[in-house]
Amino acid sequence: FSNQTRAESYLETKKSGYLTMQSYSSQGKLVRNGEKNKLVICIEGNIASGKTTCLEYFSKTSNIEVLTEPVSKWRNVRGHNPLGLMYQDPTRWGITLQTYIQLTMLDQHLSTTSAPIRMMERSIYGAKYIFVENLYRSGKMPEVDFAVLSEWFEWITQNIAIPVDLIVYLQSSPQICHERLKERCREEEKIIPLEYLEAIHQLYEDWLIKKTSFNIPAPVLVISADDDLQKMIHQFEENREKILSGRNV
Ligand SMILES: Nc1ncnc2c1ncn2[C@@H]1O[C@H](COP(=O)(O)OP(=O)(O)O)[C@@H](O)[C@H]1O
Ligand SMILES: Nc1ccn([C@H]2C[C@H](O)[C@@H](COP(=O)(O)O)O2)c(=O)n1
Repeated sequence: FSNQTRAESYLETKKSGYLTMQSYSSQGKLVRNGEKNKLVICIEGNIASGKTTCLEYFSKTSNIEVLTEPVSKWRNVRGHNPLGLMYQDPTRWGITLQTYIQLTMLDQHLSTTSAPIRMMERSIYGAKYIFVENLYRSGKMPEVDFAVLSEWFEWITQNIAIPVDLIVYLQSSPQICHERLKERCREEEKIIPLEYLEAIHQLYEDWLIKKTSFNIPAPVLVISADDDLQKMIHQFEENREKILSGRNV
């Protein structure tokens, strides 16, 4: 057997109905069943930049399936709250939260949809390139934890096709995010200082604007997100065509 034939026959026997090896994946990666021609748009941005609000707005459009980040899972996995634990003690619990986030984001990327357009809040890429990177660079994630998470990430992205057609970057100032975060009043986030949002902002800018840090899996459409809700809706409408066609031109 060649590698591909062996994998095909194994998966055929397993009949997972979830992932299959198919010839159209030129790199021989595992691909989602029946999702080949569907558009995937990921909304990226700082904490409280307005991603969920944006997704809620577009969820009213027919033919779009919206997937918000599964924050409720991150706050309650079998009675544990890894999000809260991470904010209390990032060095101890950063790896726990980020391992679980990586799993839940992968699950979202691979879930099947009936709609032709899927709009997701962040991505497995943003989770790694922004949040894991921030924990590591700020000295709050031990090298061994970062190495193990990186090995997992590289295995996943090298062996499973995780297509993204367009990244919409909600570019916001950290100060505005901090104000919105305080208004939202999520219990675990009450201790987040402005400096944390500034660090996340810088990583996003390096990744999606300066394009100097990591691979960008799709073209980027930048939307300025500091405006009030009325103006944001206007911007969403102005960019509707581009967003829903998965192109930034
Ligand atoms: N353009 C806006 N102007 C003022 N408040 C906003 C705006 N967009 C969102 N908010 C509010 O800010 C908070 C964070 O928004 P949210 O959409 O949950 O952000 P994210 O999903 O990026 O964390 C929420 O309380 C939301 O109602
Ligand atoms: N990889 C990630 C993703 C998110 N978080 C944290 C940041 C927030 O406290 C919360 C939800 O994010 P939001 O949707 O409000 O931007 O989860 C993280 O620590 N790591």
